Amino acid sequence: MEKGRTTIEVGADGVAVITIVNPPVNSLSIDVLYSLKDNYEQALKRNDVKAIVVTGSRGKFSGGFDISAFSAIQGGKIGQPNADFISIEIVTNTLEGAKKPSVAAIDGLALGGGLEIAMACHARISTSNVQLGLPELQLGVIPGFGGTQRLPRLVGLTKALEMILLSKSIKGEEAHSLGLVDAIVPPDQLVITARRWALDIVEFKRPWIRSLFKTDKLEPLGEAREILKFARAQAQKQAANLQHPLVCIDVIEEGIVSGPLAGLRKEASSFQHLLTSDTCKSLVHVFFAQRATSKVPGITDLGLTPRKTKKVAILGGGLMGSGIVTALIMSNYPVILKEVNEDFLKAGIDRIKANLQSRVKKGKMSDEKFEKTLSLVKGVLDYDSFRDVDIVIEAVIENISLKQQIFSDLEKYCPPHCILASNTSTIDLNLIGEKTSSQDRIVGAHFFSPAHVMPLLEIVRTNKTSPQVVVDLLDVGKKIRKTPIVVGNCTGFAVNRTFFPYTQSALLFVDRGLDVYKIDRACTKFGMPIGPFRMIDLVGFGVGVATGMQYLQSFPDRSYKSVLLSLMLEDKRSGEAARKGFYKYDNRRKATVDPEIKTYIEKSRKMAGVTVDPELLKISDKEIVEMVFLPVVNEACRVLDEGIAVKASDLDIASIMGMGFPPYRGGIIFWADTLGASYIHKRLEEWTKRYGDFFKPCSYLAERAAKGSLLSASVERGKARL
Ligand SMILES: C[C@H](O)CC(=O)SCCNC(=O)CCNC(=O)[C@H](O)C(C)(C)COP(=O)(O)OP(=O)(O)OC[C@H]1O[C@@H](n2cnc3c(N)ncnc32)[C@H](O)[C@@H]1OP(=O)(O)O
Repeated sequence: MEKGRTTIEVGADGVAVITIVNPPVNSLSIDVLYSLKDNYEQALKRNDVKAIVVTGSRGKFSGGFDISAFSAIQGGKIGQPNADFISIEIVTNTLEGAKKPSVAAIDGLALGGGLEIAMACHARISTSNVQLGLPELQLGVIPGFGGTQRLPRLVGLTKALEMILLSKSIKGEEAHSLGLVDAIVPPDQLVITARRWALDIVEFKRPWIRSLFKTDKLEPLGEAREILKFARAQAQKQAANLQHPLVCIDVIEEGIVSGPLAGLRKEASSFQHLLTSDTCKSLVHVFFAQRATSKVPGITDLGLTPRKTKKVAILGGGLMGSGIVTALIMSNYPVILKEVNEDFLKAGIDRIKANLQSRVKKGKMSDEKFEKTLSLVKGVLDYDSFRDVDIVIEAVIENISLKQQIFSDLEKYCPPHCILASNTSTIDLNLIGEKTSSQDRIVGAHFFSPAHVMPLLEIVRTNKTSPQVVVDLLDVGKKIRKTPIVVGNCTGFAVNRTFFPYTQSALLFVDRGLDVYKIDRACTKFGMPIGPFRMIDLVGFGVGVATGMQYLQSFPDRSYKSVLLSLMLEDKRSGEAARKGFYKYDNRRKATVDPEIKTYIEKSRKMAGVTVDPELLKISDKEIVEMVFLPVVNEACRVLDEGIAVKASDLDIASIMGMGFPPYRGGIIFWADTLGASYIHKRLEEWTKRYGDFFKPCSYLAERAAKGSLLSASVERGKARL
């Protein structure tokens, strides 16, 4: 079946308008690209055509090459596209090299291949609200239709590197000031202006520019080499495990040193090569997994429309509560913040102010917007103004009886349609709502700290929560720019529960003789932003001990009873806030190793009644990573088996957005599948024999290991809890 096309319409003015039609974002499938070529050839042949305008249907130029074709190529379902042919034959020879001029009329977005086609045109007209960029590196590839050559020639090397290496898109005004677009016009003037512009080129009233051969914006060779050298160092510093940013810099350099045609050839072959790399496979998986989180079987397929949320109330202005308020007001929701006394209320509002001020300082918010945003919060000490709220999110301390009291109060003071949400990170929602008769509107809205920055929102539904409530929260989540995952109810829900073995396993191996700092280093080398011990320092030992107790109660068979944290806590080594935990911290919170922790470790080891395992002193970083992450995979399998998470890809996204798991490894389950269920099972069995039941593989893992099937393959529905 044909996947997208282009249309051609020739006007009385002699301009052929070629329109890309492939909803929803007019992506460039192979069919679209060939149809573009055909229509171009037709326009070039026809005597009634003097010039060409290229545009996209329904207000979008193009979202770039069809990413679903990436997966199809990687899965061997379709052959590799001939990048050389598309980039050189179609984009360069047919479009840019044409004997008739082309103008791109850009509205909405021109990303990746979309912008590359626009750059091959001889001028570009856009609206002010467009999004222009080359985000290919986010997918593990490089621009493949000439972007590495044309963008530096249009905007200069420094800006082009920033846009490509950081996948940063720009808006119309900036693009205009950089010279990437030639004029900005209102949407209703777009095609008309582009037509006129194209005819002006024919009539020599405007220049006929081939971007590929422009040189005026390029820095002189010596300077260009210095800029590229700096870019290489930065790319390596930012993600030492990634090759494709370096390949991209090499390709850009080739064009500058050996000329744009050599650059195009190197670009095409590198693109083709990277397309089947593990990094690209992982990142393409993440792209689709992220979009799949809001498709929840049995909820979003019921045809429900989200109800309008006009007002939200937050209970508790602590770190989490103030972060949630910040996230909501930044997306223009009016919010009531309730606290128990004036002092706490002031502290909460001050935190919100500080959150917003940090945006002002970074130039991301104007002073005027700051005032306007802050005015959306109203601080209160009672429930009087809760009569017309649509959603309440409770964010008080993790105390069951306090939360139960709050939920009974909420039932009295809020309107009957109001959603009653809790931001608890561990407590069973059925317990929280036990003293109410509103179970159908009780739901978890679990944000991650800092709530106004972290992109993940875990929406927890019990077996009584109504689908409408989930649909409403999904809508609010999207509006405040979070990626929501909908999960079932249990201790720790999906994200914290999946990851509790991460620190537990690290603590177990420290008792057995592995070095704290070696574990952290192995994890950061693997791609985690911080290792488990640095993470405990950041979260604070108090929270670490309390949540450890909860897991011990809920999952006694597989919780490791380390006393190390309690021992250190007794000596007020409570983490980064106290400037002393597993690391020492200076005034600027820079962490350094601390040999003093040895004493606590020896004591902990003694109390655990275990001895140092000499084998552990010789192991590689790769093995360390497996030792801390395979127990996480094991728990993730239980979470899937019990239906707490609906699909494996949700856990991939949760691990990336909630825990900092490297996206270029595709997420926890995707990564596990690259190792294979049977290998994971074998390793866990070995460690069970050596170190105990903490590592015991669950039945889900055992079954898949025996069958040789993927851990990500879907669970039989009968078993799932959701
Ligand atoms: C050779 C070339 O150099 C290589 C390339 O061009 S690689 C591609 C480069 N382009 C990109 O990376 C852009 C990727 N897309 C995006 O960033 C965003 O989707 C967007 C900004 C275009 C739109 O965002 P938004 O409005 O929030 O909608 P979003 O939900 O993301 O996407 C809408 C739908 O379009 C699909 N889509 C978006 N871009 C796509 C693409 N390039 N190919 C195929 N499908 C795409 C999404 O999967 C989604 O499908 P669904 O509704 O079935 O889930």
